[in-house]
Amino acid sequence: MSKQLSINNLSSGYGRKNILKNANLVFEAGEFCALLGLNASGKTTLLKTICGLLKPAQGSCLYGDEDFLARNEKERARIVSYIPQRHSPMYGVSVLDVVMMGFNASLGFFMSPSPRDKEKADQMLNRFGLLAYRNTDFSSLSEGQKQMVILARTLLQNTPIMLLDEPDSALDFNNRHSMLEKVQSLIREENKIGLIAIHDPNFALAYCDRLILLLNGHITFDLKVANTSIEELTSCLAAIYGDISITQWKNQYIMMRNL
Ligand SMILES: Nc1ncnc2c1ncn2[C@@H]1O[C@H](COP(=O)(O)OP(=O)(O)OP(=O)(O)O)[C@@H](O)[C@H]1O
Repeated sequence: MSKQLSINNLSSGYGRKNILKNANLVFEAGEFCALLGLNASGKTTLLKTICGLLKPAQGSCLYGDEDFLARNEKERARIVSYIPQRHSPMYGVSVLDVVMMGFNASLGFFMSPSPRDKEKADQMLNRFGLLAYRNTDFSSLSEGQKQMVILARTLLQNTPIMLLDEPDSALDFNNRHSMLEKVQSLIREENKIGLIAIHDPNFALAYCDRLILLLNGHITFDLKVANTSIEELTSCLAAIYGDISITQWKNQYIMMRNL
C-alpha cells in the first residue's frame, strides 16, 4: 500500500540560527511537488532536514508511521534519495561507476553490483542519452551532463521519496523539459513522492501537481495546481515574486513579470 510522507511541526537551522519554522505538510504517493521561494527562503534547509542531513530542532518526518530520521544512513537511503544543489567533485571515476553508486543502499556489506545491475545502469544511461559516455571520467563532463548522471544514479536508487534540489540548474531548455518529464512520469507511474526545489515557476506550473511556497522559512501557501483558480495562483505567487501576471495558453499556465 502507498504510504504518506508527513512532516509535523518541523523546524531546523544551523547552530542557533532557526531557518525552517514549524513546517506541516502531508505528501501522497504519486505527487510531484515544487518548492518555490526566493533565494535564502529555506528550500534547501527543508530538503536537507527531510533527508536527515540536518537534525531538526523540533518536529518529525514520518513515512507511513515510520520515523525514518531515527534510522541509520543506509536504511534512510532506502527510503529517501536526495540530489543536492552541488554534488561533490569526483575524479578518476567513470560515469558508469557514478551511476552504479545508486545501488549502494540496496547492497549488503562486501556485495558488489550484479551483471543485471550493470545492465540496468546502462539502460538508465541510455534513457538520458549518455550511454556513449559510460567509460568517460565523470569529472570531464559538462555541468549539465553531470546533473543528468546524478539524476540517473538517483533513479537507480529507486526510493519511494525523491528530494531534488535544483537538479536542472545547469540544463539547457530542452534537457530541462526532458528531465522534468522523466521525473514526473516516474513519480506517477511508480507512485513515488517527489519534492523539487526549483527557481522557474513556469517549469513548476508545467510539471508539478502542487506548489509549496516558502517565505523566510515559513510555508506560506500550499496549492494543488489543478484545483486552484488562475486568480488564486496569481495572488499567491505575487506574494512571493511581486508584480506578476499569469496567463493560460492551451492547457499551460505561464507566469510573467509585469514590465
Ligand atoms: N551551512 C549553513 N550555515 C549557516 N547558515 C546557513 C547554512 N546554509 C544555509 N544557511 C542560511 O539559511 C538560510 C536559508 O538557506 P537555504 O539554502 O535553505 O535557502 P534556499 O531557499 O535553498 O536558497 P537558494 O534559492 O539561494 O538556494 C539562508 O539565510 C542561509 O544563509
